[in-house]
Amino acid sequence: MRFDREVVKVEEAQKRIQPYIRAGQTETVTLQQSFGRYLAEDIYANVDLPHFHRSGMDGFAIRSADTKGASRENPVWFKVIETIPCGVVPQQEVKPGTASRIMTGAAVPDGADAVVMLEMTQTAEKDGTVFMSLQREISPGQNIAPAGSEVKQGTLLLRGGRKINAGEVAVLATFGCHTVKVYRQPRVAIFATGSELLSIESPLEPGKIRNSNSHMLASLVREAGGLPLIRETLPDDVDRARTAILNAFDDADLVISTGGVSVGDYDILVDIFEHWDGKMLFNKLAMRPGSPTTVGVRNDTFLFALSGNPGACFVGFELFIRPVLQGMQGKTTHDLAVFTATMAEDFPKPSPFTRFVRGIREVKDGKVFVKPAGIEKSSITLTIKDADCLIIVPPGGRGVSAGQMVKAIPVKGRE
Ligand SMILES: Nc1nc2c(c(=O)[nH]1)N[C@H]1C(S)=C(S)[C@@H](COP(=O)(O)OP(=O)(O)OC[C@H]3O[C@@H](n4cnc5c(N)ncnc54)[C@H](O)[C@@H]3O)O[C@H]1N2
Ligand code: MOO
Ligand SMILES: [Mg+2]
Repeated sequence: MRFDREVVKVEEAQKRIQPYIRAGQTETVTLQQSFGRYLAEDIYANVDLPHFHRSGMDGFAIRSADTKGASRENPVWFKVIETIPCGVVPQQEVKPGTASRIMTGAAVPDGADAVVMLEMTQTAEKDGTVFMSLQREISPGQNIAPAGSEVKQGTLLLRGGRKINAGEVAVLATFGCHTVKVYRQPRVAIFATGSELLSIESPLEPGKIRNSNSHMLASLVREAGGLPLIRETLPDDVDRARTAILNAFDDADLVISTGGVSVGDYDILVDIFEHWDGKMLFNKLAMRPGSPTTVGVRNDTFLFALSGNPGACFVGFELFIRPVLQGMQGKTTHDLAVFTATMAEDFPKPSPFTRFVRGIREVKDGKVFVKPAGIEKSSITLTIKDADCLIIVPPGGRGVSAGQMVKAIPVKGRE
């Protein structure tokens, strides 16, 4: 039973997961709290942007027609009738032969159809009146952003399901969205399994290791917009683990376990799945690392049983859990963003299964290159911190040689 698992391709595994992804509930938060969350409403421009004709320069608002024929030899003179700082409504209409002093960002007065930069002008004062002269023709519209030129009222600005980063916050603030409807953060219970695991506070003991996976997973969950709930570390005791994991379904929106999914005598997740009262989607993948990754659904809630090997645990999260967490927060496309790059180094490691190699992306002379982040082994932790992509090495053959084109999946934000 333990040994004859159906081997499923990664794409097939993703296909089996997708029907169970559901957008969660929503809540309203302040704009500041919305950063990093996923928008749960479509946002439309509730006004033109800018909502008045806006000057793009410090200078003078004029009628461009007045500058016809202006030259060094034949300057035109304007009577300055008003000074318009930002934030005020101009009081005077600019009539032929007049100009208003205006600041960057101020409202252009009626009558004016151009703003001329201060540096292009000369001023003179006579009997308490200021005059301004220009020595060139100015075309209509210069240095004016007409109302609605950036975006018209009623335009769709942001679609629901979009992650709110700094740019989205700027848009929301611009349109006065001081509260924002966002998806509730999925609550993700995280269990580490293995009698060898020590808490991070504990001194090392012979044969034991610290539980790094729970903390890595919690960080990945947070990065993907979820709320991590690090649960107890479970010893290799099936009954205890089953009770703890099943109890987590009561208050978590998604459950992750790490370790105990292979064919070892103490690989207890396998026992749990043998008596699983939900649906088991797959328990063996045609991929490395993480081939024994097992995923089930129970009461509409996922249990992602990731491998205990840190590299496999990381890859399992990126390929399967991150898209699900995004989908639970309204993202409607679940495909991973794949890019093409040139391999910068040989990777002479053949594999019967597709391999997702922790990699580093570099741009040289405008070309994208990728290279392995270090020794590619499922048990290795240190390369996770350096990986900004997963290089997809196809199965069979002899690995990949330098210069060959490969596909890769970006991981770890946009830094
Ligand atoms: N005879 C076979 N042995 C193995 C096979 C196989 O097909 N036949 N598959 C190998 C592959 S591939 C993988 S991947 C691992 C999967 O192991 P498990 O998911 O069962 O994980 P464990 O056995 O519990 O632990 C593996 C490894 O990872 C360490 N670990 C576990 N939890 C943590 C944690 N929270 N933080 C840090 N490190 C952790 C654990 O101590 C082990 O060293 O199985 C292969 N074996
Ligand atoms: O499927 Mo494993 O993660 O290669 O050692
Ligand atoms: Mg094992």
